[in-house]
Amino acid sequence: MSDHEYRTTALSKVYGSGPSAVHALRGVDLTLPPGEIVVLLGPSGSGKSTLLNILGGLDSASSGQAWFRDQCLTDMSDTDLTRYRRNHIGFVFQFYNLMPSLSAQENVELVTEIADTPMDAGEALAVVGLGDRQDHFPAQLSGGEQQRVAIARAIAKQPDVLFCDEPTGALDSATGRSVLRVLRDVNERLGTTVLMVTHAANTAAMADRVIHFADGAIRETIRNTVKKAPEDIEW
Ligand SMILES: Nc1ncnc2c1ncn2[C@@H]1O[C@H](COP(=O)(O)OP(=O)(O)OP(=O)(O)O)[C@@H](O)[C@H]1O
Repeated sequence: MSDHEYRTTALSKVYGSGPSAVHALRGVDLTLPPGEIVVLLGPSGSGKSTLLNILGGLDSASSGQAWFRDQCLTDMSDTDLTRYRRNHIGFVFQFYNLMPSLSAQENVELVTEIADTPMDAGEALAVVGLGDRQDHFPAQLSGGEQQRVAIARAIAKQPDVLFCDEPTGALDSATGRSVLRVLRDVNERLGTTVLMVTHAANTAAMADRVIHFADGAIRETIRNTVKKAPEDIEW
């Protein structure tokens, strides 16, 4: 049994080739223990989403290695990566990608119907504070509520890791805070590791670990000894 959730060595990603090649990741070495909230910060284009996509099994590396526990992601076939995503990973994106013609409960059930050990859809909605809104359609919910349905959908299959790419990017600060509170609750109540890319730098205050990216590399990693409650975060 490995003691890390993720480990990378000299992880690199180059898009394209020749003079137009883009070096999105330039040799990233990283070790992340399980159960943490990790926030990735850095300028636009610094490689945060690329790292998230490789660790989440959505993209491949050009060189170097990445492991999830004792499984080497960079050696996996597409079929194994699909299985890895299905069994271990939940995704939350900036735009909620809910089906407009389905209720909140039915949107969550899209996932619970194909997962191996799912939570009940109503229970997942209760975790995000929407237990009483399960029959509402996306158009009847605020942006923050829709994002919480998306989080319920992501956690309903009981993933080990929740990947969040700009989860509050489309939300005002009060609504954004309510979404961050839900992510903190998921981490604390279910033990889910949360990896979050954000431009909202103040979000770093609620993280166990903050990774600063610049130009495809980790510039600095900070471990917070004291974490702020999401409701106390200013932005
Ligand atoms: N599919 C792709 N094809 C070509 N270049 C890409 C592709 N995806 C990303 N890139 C480039 O790789 C670099 C890193 O992009 P990435 O999306 O990882 O940065 P980021 O830090 O997440 O940026 P942002 O904060 O704007 O989302 C950028 O220069 C980007 O243009």
